[in-house]
Amino acid sequence: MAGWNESQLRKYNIKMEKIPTLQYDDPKVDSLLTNNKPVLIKGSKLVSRVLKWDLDYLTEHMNSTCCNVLISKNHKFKYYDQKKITPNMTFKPISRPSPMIFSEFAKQIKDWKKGDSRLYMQQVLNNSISQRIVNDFVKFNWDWIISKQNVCKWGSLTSNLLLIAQEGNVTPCHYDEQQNMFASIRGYKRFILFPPSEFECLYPHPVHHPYDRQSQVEFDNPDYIKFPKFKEARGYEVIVGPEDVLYIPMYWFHHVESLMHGGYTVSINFWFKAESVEKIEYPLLDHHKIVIMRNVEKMLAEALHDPSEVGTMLKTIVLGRYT
Ligand SMILES: CCC[C@@H](CC(=O)O)C(=O)C(=O)O
Ligand SMILES: [Zn+2]
Repeated sequence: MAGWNESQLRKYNIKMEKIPTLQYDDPKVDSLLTNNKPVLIKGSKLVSRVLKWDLDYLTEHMNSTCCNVLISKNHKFKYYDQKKITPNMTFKPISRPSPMIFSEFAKQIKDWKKGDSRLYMQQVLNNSISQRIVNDFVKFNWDWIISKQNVCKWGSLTSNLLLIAQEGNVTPCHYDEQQNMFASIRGYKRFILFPPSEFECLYPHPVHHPYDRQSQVEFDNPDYIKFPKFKEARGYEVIVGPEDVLYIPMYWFHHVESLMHGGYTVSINFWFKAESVEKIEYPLLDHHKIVIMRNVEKMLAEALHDPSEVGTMLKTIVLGRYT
């Protein structure tokens, strides 16, 4: 009996297939990982020794720690890069940072009522957190995750984010430039993943926009005039529950939601730099093409000294000549 049901999922008009679910010691796991294909991995015990990380336990041991908390007027927490907001830009993000001490966060979650702003804690785990949390952190199944890092020749582990979301919270569709092993500690999260080849159907913001890497499409109210190819997007869906580990390959788009009426969720991600020495081989892989497109946008903005002229020049290059 799964701990969730379909009524807890938000409804989208997207074609979706399933992501393979395998036991951690199945040899097919490594072949999917090394081919940048998503897989839900069961039984790894990656975070099994911190399943006690609930709001009460964390309040007791992170009490006065000031944590990175996002606050949103609705259920969406769309990440933006503060450094890309320029003075003459009118940028009104839906969610914004609202740092607070852990006990305040826990209290607001417990007292939350419909209509209140929503909160989402996204805190980098480092040694400034309490000693008890550090002691728990060392109990992750590091042997297993390091063996995966080695078999995939990933670069260094850059960070672990502790994610505590209210039921129903959504992280809208985006891609990251790092490999991600995503572990659930409490509750259920639904992931909709799209391979890098779906780039044309997901219309990410321009590289220089604060919403770089984030899809422009509102999944719950798509603008099919502006984004006609979204109708053709083909996704992959998976529900990640306690102790599951989902491999999210770098450059794969993902939409993530904490199931409605499922209580708050606690997750930890493990972001790794890409290949330590990725030599580009031909034919190019789909994610290489995203890297190339990003470099073209960056190089043009650099050469033009003005990101707002990049679109005009790209149109001049393409319209009537490559179309
Ligand atoms: C800030 C990271 C949020 C996470 C999605 C989620 O759990 O809401 C994600 O996108 C990732 O781990 O890459
Ligand atoms: Zn992400």
